[in-house]
Amino acid sequence: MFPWFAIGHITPYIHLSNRLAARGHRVHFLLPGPTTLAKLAPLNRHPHLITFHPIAVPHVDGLPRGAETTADVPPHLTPLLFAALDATEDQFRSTVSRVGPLDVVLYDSAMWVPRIGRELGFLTMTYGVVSAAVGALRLVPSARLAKTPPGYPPHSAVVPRPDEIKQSRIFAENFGSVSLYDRIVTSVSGGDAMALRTCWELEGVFVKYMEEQYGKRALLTGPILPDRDHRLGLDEKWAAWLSKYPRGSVVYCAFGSESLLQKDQFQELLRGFELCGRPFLVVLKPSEGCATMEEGFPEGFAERVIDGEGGRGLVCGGWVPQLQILDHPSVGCFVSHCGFGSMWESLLSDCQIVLVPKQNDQIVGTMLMTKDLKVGVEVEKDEEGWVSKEKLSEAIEMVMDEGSEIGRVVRENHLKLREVLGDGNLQERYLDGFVCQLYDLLEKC
Ligand SMILES: O=c1ccn([C@@H]2O[C@H](COP(=O)(O)OP(=O)(O)O[C@H]3O[C@H](CO)[C@@H](O)[C@H](O)[C@H]3O)[C@@H](O)[C@H]2O)c(=O)[nH]1
Repeated sequence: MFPWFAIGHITPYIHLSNRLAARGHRVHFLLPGPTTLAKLAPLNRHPHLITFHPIAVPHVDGLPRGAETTADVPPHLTPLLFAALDATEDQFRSTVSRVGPLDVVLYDSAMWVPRIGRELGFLTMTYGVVSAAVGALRLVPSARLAKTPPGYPPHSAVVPRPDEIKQSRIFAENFGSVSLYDRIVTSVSGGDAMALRTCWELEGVFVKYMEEQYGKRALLTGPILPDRDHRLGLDEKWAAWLSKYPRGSVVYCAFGSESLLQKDQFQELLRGFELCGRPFLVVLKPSEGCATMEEGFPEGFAERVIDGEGGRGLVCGGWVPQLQILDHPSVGCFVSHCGFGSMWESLLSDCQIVLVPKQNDQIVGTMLMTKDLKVGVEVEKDEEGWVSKEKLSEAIEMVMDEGSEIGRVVRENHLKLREVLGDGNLQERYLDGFVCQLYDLLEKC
């Protein structure tokens, strides 16, 4: 396993490794170290079968010292992290040579992996951990800016829209030595097949389209979340605070591992949670230019809703156990950025879903969730992308208010989909199929 240096990528690769190890397969996992490795090591449920190999992220001019993942750098420095990834080719080669022989390597952004696979004799395939919808719309060989590519699924409402088009320009930017688009298309094209973290029930039309476009078989792993039994317990401090509130009443908000908000937007969102009048737990990074969360708070905010009103608000700047929080019975609404991991976690939770996407794949995921699947609502933004406190509070009320028709519809649709996706056997069936298809490919080589 050799995922891109981003927590939102490494984590699902670890969950997939755990599932494979549970079936007796041996996994070698290359990830940035020492800090990221130390942070994520507890997720390894089968240390006797899964070996973590630290990759020293080489220093590239302009990259902060010690930066290992996208969580350590502001978004404008991400291209330098790709340059650092490309400079790990020798470390990759020596590690895979040392531990070999290998059957198959899963990777996502290191476009030179297939070349090494052919030299050393292992199969390679990208393991895509963002939605097949964004792959189909933006990352197929015939993709066109501002338009749907030829032959794109005709009945989907996941189509280019102004903010999506604006954000999709990122694919044309240089990330390391090549554009992000070329990097991804080259990576996928070079592999013997492509693996995707999705399922036919959710994204079948997009997967089929990607297979046609790449002329390659797609091996689906299903959602790949940790088993409920395997999730670590929720710390007493979170459990005690959440348990103060009635069932389904708390609004939980988190925007993943990368999102960094400007101070005025950060303050406006906090005002929005204050305005909606419900208990809330917000997990964000300190806003841009602020050393602490408190430094970015609106005037009098802490006194009013953290210390006052019985401590109705909790705002946290660190890492929280999101899956366990979503599982807590008091949590009734998930305000998310629609990162692909969070998207799955919201779909498999009991929560009402409110989306505030920013990056391209998050906007595409939001269209899939709100327009095709109709399981949640999106917070309306103005033309500059600004989210006002009123719009945030309105969206929360739209799904949380008992008399809301939209709230009823999205709850029903979500429930139906969760029955399919949450079926205890679905994940196992996908894993069985995935492993069978791997054996099949290996036999043919
Ligand atoms: O305090 C926190 C914050 C996050 N998480 C977990 O971290 C993961 C975050 O993943 P995701 O929701 O995908 O968000 P990002 O970290 O923002 O992910 C990046 O990578 C994703 C691909 O996986 C893309 O879809 C996103 O746009 C990109 O920002 C999820 O499993 C969360 O449960 C926690 O456990 N605690």
